[in-house]
Amino acid sequence: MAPAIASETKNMAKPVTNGPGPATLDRAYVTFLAGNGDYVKGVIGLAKGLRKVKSEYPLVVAVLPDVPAEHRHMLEEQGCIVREIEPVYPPENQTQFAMAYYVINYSKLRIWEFVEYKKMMYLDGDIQVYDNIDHLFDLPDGYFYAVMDCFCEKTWSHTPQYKIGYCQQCPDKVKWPCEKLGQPPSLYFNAGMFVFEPSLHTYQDLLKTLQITPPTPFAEQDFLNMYFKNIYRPIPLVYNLVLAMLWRHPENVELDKVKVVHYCAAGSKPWRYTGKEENMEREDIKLLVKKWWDIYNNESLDYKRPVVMNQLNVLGAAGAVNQLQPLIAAAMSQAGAVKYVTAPSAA
Ligand SMILES: O=c1ccn([C@@H]2O[C@H](COP(=O)(O)OP(=O)(O)O[C@H]3O[C@H](CO)[C@H](O)[C@H](O)[C@H]3O)[C@@H](O)[C@H]2O)c(=O)[nH]1
Ligand SMILES: O[C@H]1[C@H](O)[C@@H](O)[C@H](O)[C@@H](O)[C@H]1O
Ligand SMILES: [Mn+2]
Repeated sequence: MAPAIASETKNMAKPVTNGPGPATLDRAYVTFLAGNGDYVKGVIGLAKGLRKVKSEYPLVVAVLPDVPAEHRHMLEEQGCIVREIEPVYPPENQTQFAMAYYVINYSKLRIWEFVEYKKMMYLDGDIQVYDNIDHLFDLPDGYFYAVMDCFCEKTWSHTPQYKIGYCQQCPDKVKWPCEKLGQPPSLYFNAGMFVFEPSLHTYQDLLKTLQITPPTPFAEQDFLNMYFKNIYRPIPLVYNLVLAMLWRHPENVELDKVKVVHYCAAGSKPWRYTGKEENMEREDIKLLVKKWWDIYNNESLDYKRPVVMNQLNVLGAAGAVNQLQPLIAAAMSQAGAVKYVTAPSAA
């Protein structure tokens, strides 16, 4: 069955909002963390943001082996489920990635292996969620959902789109020159946020296909766009506001309706923000950076163990109970079924 199409936004899959239902164990958010740098702050911010909007599902963090134990511990303390993955490398060639570090992002392909979940929502570590988006898990199966990208920033300067001034966000402004270049390019998504179904078959095929696909400037984002071209369904940009939209296509953005902000523009990562780079002095950017910090610094959003854990402690006749705690806690936080209350100090 094809997903419903919203009449006001042609070509877009319309999310069904059924209201809060019982959380299921087979859904989760997933993000990706590499290295010992400061992206861990982004992931902690994201975990707290998901808690603030009362998301029903846990956050799995796929970590590369180079993420230090201390950072993994910080993530677990924030209620995340940490899963180590092996790096994935593309076949060698001379590609200039748009950003040199994009090469590690091919490792994201490992998340298709997380088949204990039927459906997952991937979010970059530089994303923040300002409204509940759990309803995206209810979109019909069998498709790949993500938000359309914008081609107007300098990172796109290697492409014909950029050179012509064509952007899929306003395809009528500068029309694609079909006579000269043939059909316009397929719709292209930003891979910082997407809804997908883990599958071992897809996982193996992704890795196999990667080995015969030369790397390109946007690394796994280009690859995923190519691989999922036929089942890609765009969703409204409120689910992944690529910041450049604010100055490139302001007519498409209603900032107060935006649910997910992607701090991907150069200089916009809140934990590195100085305000010096181009466009970073804008009032809307300053406000969005402040909103991110408000969540990151809000201690009331820190993870608290479910109250049952403390009751077990009180009952705690034996160390056996204590040994069981991490297992029960993991199951509980996966189920998302337990309300979080402040833990009284140890009984
Ligand atoms: O040192 C790093 C660098 C990146 N990351 C992780 O990798 C993600 C992707 O990196 P960026 O967010 O910096 O990349 P952009 O948003 O600029 O890039 C976009 O293009 C990339 C092409 O590789 C990816 O597709 C990415 O998901 C998409 O949003 C980060 O969010 C973070 O989760 C780290 O953990 N550590
Ligand atoms: O993946 C990239 C990245 O996020 C860039 O910062 C942005 O300019 C691009 O539009 C996007 O495709
Ligand atoms: Mn990003």
